[in-house]
Amino acid sequence: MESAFLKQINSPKDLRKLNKKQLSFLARELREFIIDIVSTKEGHLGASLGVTELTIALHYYFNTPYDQLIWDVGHQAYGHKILTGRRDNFETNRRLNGLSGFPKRSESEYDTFGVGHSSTSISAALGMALASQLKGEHKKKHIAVIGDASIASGMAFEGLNHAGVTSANLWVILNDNAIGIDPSVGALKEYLLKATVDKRPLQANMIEALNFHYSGPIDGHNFEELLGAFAEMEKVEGPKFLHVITKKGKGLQKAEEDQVKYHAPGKFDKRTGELIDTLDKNLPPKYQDVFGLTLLELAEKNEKIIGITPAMPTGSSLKYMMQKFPERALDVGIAEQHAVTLSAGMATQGMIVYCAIYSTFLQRAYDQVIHDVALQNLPVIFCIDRAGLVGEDGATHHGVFDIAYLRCIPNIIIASPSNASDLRNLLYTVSLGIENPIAIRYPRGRSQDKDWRKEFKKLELGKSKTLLSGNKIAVIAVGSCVADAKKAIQKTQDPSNFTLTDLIFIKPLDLDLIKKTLRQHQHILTVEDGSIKGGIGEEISRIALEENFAGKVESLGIPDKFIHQGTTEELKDLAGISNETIKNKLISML
Ligand SMILES: Cc1ncc(C[n+]2csc(CCOP(=O)(O)OP(=O)(O)O)c2C)c(N)n1
Ligand SMILES: CC(=O)[C@@H](O)[C@H](O)COP(=O)(O)O
Ligand SMILES: [Mg+2]
Repeated sequence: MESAFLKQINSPKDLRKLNKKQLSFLARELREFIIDIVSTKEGHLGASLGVTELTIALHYYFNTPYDQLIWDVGHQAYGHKILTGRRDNFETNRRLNGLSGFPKRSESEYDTFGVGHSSTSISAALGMALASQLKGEHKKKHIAVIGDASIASGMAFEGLNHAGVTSANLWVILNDNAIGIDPSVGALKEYLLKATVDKRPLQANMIEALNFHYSGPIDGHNFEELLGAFAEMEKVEGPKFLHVITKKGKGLQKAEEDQVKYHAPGKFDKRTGELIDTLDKNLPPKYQDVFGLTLLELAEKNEKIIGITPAMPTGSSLKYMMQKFPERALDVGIAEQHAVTLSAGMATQGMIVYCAIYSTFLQRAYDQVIHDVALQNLPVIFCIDRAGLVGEDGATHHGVFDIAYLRCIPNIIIASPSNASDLRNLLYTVSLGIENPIAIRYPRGRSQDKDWRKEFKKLELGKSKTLLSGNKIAVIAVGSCVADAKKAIQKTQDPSNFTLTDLIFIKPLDLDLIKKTLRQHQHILTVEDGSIKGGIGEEISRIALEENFAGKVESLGIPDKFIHQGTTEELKDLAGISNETIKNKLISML
């Protein structure tokens, strides 16, 4: 690829040597570079293509890294990484020991704040701006770049509300492309659209009502407009807000046309944009589809069933129910706290609510789970997707804390099915009516269970299953670890040494089975895809102590440190929960 300008840029200092006319050439090269690498190495595409001009303009105008640039979520920061000294190793993006897919403070002085979860940028930038004031650094600028879906989240509003009564040198740049991963939702989206189309709401500008100086909307692909707006805003003191309109996927026709798919498209042909679908059509189903398709089936038979997702209709597969029953399947935007309490409210009225949230994003609604759901013992069904290690998204996205953070909450039942059929049957069982809230957690990716769409079977809540019976060591595993533990046992010389229990229920535990297992074995190994601290290993060790178990209880799980990015297989190996590491552990225990 010809890259006359990009190859000269090792930091924004080099960028600032270009004249304004050259910026458009650089934008073309930067887009091509991103497309070239993401087409084979995969990752988030559309968002970075959409902010190419904005990224160049920001680093051109502002004195980064002295001025603090904070990207919200950070999935749009590929151009930023490439222009700030990471061009030559950008092909390691999202790989083991490579660059993170999100800004990360330990990676570069230009990454002023670690991100991955949305809607934090305004609070972080305001914190920096207030600290700068206290230090007397009044000229230092703090720029939060936030998307239209992310700004609709409660946390972003908390930041705006506070900023409006300060004189902080805070710049909020709204990158409005009218889409999140899926189309943006809500009244704010409608307001922004009106502001873009006919400027009607500007007489009662809600941003100005929050004491911000408002500029825009401007064309975010036009350097003249961007640089001109920055210069104008410079003249105003205190918090300021620039409304920028961009197109997600800009520069790759297919990505512009199907913005949902090209948010993170997997491999594609860099010239045509055509997706390279290497997947065998006979593969077993993704867990998210087992959830989404089963829920649709259940909702067809029961009008009380409701589905709720905070901004992840495609990722959670709630989209199937949304297409058929739009009035009963709701995308509430990036609003995990609201999604949980909304579910609680509906449950008080006798609705059967399936609240589908990724494990990592449910962290944001922890108080709502405790205070609004569990304390009132409302029978909300949490469908917790992406539980365990998620791979290339890395530390911000692994779902490895849910077992620990849910286990300590009274009233809640926690299930972690190890295959598609059990997930399906659990979803069915809880639709028949439950007395408590329940969390059903399942991993990213595919089950190994092709034959899952069978007649529904009611499961007994709290009952575990023995999958293999042996006489020396009992392996008690949960969720995705069950398949790995089985493989590990099969790889040993004499598999008849080992019992394998699929816990299914983390809370309540199947105490009868666990006590029997303790009586019948020399040693126990627990395996979980969650944090070892606060995990089931600790609980089973406690029970073993109570039962005066004479043998050893050993535990495998995510160690007490953050696990970064890599393939899920690589990360399982690092964490000690791959089938190979489990096998080695079993051999050492014999
Ligand atoms: C708290 C939280 N919930 C959900 C997500 C998943 N997520 C990542 S990007 C995204 C959409 C962001 O849309 P927007 O802010 O408009 O940025 P764009 O992708 O359009 O640039 C969502 C929902 C997240 N990262 N954090
Ligand atoms: C940036 C972000 O938070 C999402 O795009 C996330 O990467 C989606 O993860 P899945 O690919 O597992 O749906
Ligand atoms: Mg957007």
